[in-house]
Amino acid sequence: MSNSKLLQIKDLKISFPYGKGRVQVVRDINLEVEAGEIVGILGESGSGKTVSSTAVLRLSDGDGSVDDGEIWFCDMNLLNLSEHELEKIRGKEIAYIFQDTVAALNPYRKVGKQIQEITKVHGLDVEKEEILRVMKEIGLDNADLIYNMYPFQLSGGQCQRVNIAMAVVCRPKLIIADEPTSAIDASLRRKVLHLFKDINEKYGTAIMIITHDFDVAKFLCHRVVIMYGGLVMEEGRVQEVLENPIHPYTIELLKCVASLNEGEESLYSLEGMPPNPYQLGNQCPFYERCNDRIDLCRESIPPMVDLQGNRRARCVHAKSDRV
Ligand SMILES: Nc1ncnc2c1ncn2[C@@H]1O[C@H](COP(=O)(O)OP(=O)(O)OP(=O)(O)O)[C@@H](O)[C@H]1O
Repeated sequence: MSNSKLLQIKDLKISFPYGKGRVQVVRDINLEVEAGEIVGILGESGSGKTVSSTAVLRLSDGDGSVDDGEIWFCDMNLLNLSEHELEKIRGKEIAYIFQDTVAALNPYRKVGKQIQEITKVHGLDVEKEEILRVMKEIGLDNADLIYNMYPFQLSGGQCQRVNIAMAVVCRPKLIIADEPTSAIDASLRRKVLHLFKDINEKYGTAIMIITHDFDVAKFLCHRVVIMYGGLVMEEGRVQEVLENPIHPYTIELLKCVASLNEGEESLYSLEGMPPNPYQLGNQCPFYERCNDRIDLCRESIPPMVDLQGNRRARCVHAKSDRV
């Protein structure tokens, strides 16, 4: 693995129990995050964004299990680490910010103590003064007061910032954030996005952010990965994907965004529903909804095509001369 690749997920397959067997909901994920890079993972509900990203730190709930693949962080395959070895990585080298930031906090512990405990777990035992400095830095005004408060005494936005403080306090190399702006109002949303940008620029922290929102990706990310039906469908630098989408799924998603942003009276929407992960066949998962489908798309899952400019797309129409 090259040094610039901080995280490299290779051929990842994850399944859940279904009836008497198991069904693969993450079917072949390959993605990389370079040191200092911000990568956005986009796609409709159920495409496998959360299941793939929680697998990095083995945080998946339920009976999900990795069937195959590798998850490299620096020079370690995280899938080969024992639980004890992984504990040293969680929070210290890679921090995870959960979608439900209130539930992620211990309701019975003061928030300042919760931030401090993370540093203790990793043998850093940061002084209270430093915790207060981090809290102020990420925009928790009245940090002295908030330090001694319980989660239920805080607003959703404040809980969000406490989670971000917990994520940055050990200065991890990578933060994985699962829809960090979905539960907060629009005014706070912009502040939180600026915060991530500042953390990335100031400390060189790489960020993998899961989002449904192309505007978030446009503002924050260097690169985007578009997922559908447990597969990566398209990947590239954010500007290039937004300006010249290649996969019919990305093209349709961007039409929906444009229609919303331009305030059209009758909003453009993607016909049909995302595929049921329990009924995915051996064909392109986007086949039923695709305007460009041909018989070939039904014969097998299209392979990922490497395109010019470090772009990739999983479509039978994707040819390097289209870029
Ligand atoms: N605990 C579980 N038990 C069984 N199936 C699960 C479980 N968690 C996830 N799945 C299945 O895995 C698929 C992928 O889920 P995942 O949460 O990764 O999607 P997502 O792209 O993150 O969606 P969202 O944007 O709604 O969070 C889901 O469609 C679901 O069917």
